[in-house]
Amino acid sequence: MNAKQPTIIYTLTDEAPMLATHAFLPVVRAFADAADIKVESSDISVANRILSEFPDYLPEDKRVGDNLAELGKLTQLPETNIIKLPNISASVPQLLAAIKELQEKGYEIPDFPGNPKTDEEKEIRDRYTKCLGSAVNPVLREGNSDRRAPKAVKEYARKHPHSMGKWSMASRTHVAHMTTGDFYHGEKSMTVDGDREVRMELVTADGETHVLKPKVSLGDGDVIDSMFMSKKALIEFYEEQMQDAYETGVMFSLHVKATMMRVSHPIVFGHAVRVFYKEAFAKHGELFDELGVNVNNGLSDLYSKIDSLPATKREEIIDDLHKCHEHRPELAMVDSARGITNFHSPSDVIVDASMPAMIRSGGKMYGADGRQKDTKAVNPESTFSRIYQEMVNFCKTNGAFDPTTMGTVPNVGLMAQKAEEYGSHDKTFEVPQAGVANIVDNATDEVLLTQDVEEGDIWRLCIVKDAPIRDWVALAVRRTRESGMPVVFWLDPYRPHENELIAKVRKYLADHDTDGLDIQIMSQVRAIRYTMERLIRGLDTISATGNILRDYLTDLFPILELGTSAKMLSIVPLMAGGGLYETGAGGSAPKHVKQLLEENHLRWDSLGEYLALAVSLEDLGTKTGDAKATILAKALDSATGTLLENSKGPSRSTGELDNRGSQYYLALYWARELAEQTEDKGLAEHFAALAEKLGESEDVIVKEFNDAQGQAVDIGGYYYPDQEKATSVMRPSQTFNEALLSARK
Ligand SMILES: NC(=O)C1=CN([C@@H]2O[C@H](COP(=O)(O)OP(=O)(O)OC[C@H]3O[C@@H](n4cnc5c(N)ncnc54)[C@H](OP(=O)(O)O)[C@@H]3O)[C@@H](O)[C@H]2O)C=CC1
Ligand SMILES: O=C(O)CCC(=O)C(=O)O
Ligand SMILES: [Mg+2]
Repeated sequence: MNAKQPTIIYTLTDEAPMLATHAFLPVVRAFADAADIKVESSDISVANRILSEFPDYLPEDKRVGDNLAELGKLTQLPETNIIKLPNISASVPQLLAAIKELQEKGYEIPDFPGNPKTDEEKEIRDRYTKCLGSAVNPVLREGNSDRRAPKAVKEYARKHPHSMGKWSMASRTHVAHMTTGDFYHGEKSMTVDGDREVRMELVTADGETHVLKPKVSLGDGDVIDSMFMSKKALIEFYEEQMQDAYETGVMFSLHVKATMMRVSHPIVFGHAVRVFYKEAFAKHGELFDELGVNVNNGLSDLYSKIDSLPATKREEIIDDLHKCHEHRPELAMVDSARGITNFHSPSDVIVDASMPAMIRSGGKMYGADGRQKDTKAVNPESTFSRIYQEMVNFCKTNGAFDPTTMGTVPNVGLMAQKAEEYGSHDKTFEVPQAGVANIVDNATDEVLLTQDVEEGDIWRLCIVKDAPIRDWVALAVRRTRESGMPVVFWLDPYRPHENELIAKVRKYLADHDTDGLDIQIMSQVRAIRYTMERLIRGLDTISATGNILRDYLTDLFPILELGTSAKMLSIVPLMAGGGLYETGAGGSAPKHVKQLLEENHLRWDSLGEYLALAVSLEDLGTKTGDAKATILAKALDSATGTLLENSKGPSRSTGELDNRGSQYYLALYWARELAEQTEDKGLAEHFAALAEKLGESEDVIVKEFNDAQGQAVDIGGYYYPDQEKATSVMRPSQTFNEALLSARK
């Protein structure tokens, strides 16, 4: 990076956001250029990350750099300014599809070894594992999280409320979670005194010691927890819940986060599928093992593996699977038209988005007949799922939240340096044999934490470092001071980990002037009740939470308040001084890509990106003293407000304004704001010309955008599209393209 020229690094990711960026980057460049701001791009798509793992399999001209690692290094520099769009946190089925596409494009990367046996296969598997699940965010999020609905966005939602399903007191929807044997119940935690190096080991009944993780470095003041989920308890829980749902005639849905919790939750997911179809597994289990079936990757894995069997055998299995449905509850559907259930793939239903969507729809999900129905929402881990039960009860009593009057719930999330469960993937194990699972000091052999575990239990070590906790408390104090809203730390004294955190929060709060601030600490259940009671009175409350609730709450409240979390401002003030500006809280919206490919309409709303870019420019201006950057930021903020006021966001329907048309309006309003400002004459003149050009061609440009819609398009791939094809699809208005080009210096 050229230190002299202010630079923004723009990430290129996957699916809908990646497509939107194809259209938006030329806009950003046209504006940044005038202020001498450099805009670099960095491809961190899952396809790019896969290719960067296998340079030795590729000829020189097909190799790509490890952009993510480069960006990870940059997060440690104070001048760093990154715009981060949502990316795929790949499940195994997504990874397999991406590998297949790359191989078909002539990239001779190896197959993914589902059941690695040789050392070579294990090594390949290890490399692919780096591309699985939440692999990007933990690397870039070297700071805590600040997510909120900006004022203009909130006001827009109040004036133009999205639809909300009705809640009935008679709704049968409820949340089911484990009441024993899950991570919450057996957790042990401690704050480490002094720097230590520990290992994770399992001492089995026969006295053998198996070192599962030889070395984990800990610093003074870090909080560690050893926790496990009992396989036996989980299976009993599923059996009970499936029977209950069947007997009471309520639909069954499973809500996990197999993408972000990429080691533990696929296992939790897989057990549900095996319990549901237990007779079929009892009958064909051996064959399934031979075929390498792994339903941790969804029922789709089973179906694709039995494909190679002779037709009679295959039909027998399918018949046996169908028979299981006769005494099992109806399953919530992901796509009822195509018969795709909640068990099809672990990345189809992701708890942070799926629970709020259900609550927004009056507690309903789609059944096999395409109708919306009440559901038993199964969230096995009780640690955090109780908040959803509280909200379900609240809605049953008070009715649906009203977006026109409800308050807002911004979040300050503890996230930095792979905090808590988020960073536990390389310290999570499916216990191979019953025994004692110990965290042991390598220097002294002192056992710090110990757990009795059984075969199949999921055991993990989580760490939250001291410095991020201190930074989190400081961020919460800053946000409550800036916003005038009370802040509640959602910490449960009965959970050992959070009890340690409570002590630290109290300690670090004392470092700040908290005079006149309303700061409270409450367990999750009390905190959500308190927050919701305020919410329906139109009052705002900041939630300060750990990493998992950061994820859950920043979809939950925005989806109710704004209709989507895409309209959130999402900032990560990096601890080293730089800034990571994310877009909203939502994901990469695969179904939006489907609509684009079939009908050439992209309904993805880039609003979160506009908000992120404004803060990124503002930060650049503050840090470099570049007044032009500050002017660009202010103008963009106002332009975003105008975009909302004029309702120029993308429509969901083909033939109407979509993402691309909406970007045009943003550019028009942004240019107009710059033309009208009086702080920098040169900028004003420069953008007056663009504003005029864009303004006088409004009808032509909008027509060019709308005319392009309505038929299928080809972008030359899903995970690794052809750049030229994608650009041409995403930039169909020649008039707009030429206007932007003419604005470049
Ligand atoms: N920060 C990150 O990098 C994140 C990445 N992900 C990844 O995204 C993928 C899909 O995740 P999933 O949980 O299904 O959730 P998504 O948020 O992608 O999709 C859920 C729905 O939210 C709505 N939505 C989300 N963003 C926008 C937007 N900008 N404009 C308009 N509508 C939007 C859409 O609903 P509708 O059209 O019905 O309104 C969308 O279909 C996964 O691969 C996951 O790993 C997920 C979360 C965060
Ligand atoms: O990293 C991920 O997999 C998803 C992150 C996410 O959902 C969020 O940060 O809101
Ligand atoms: Mg999320």
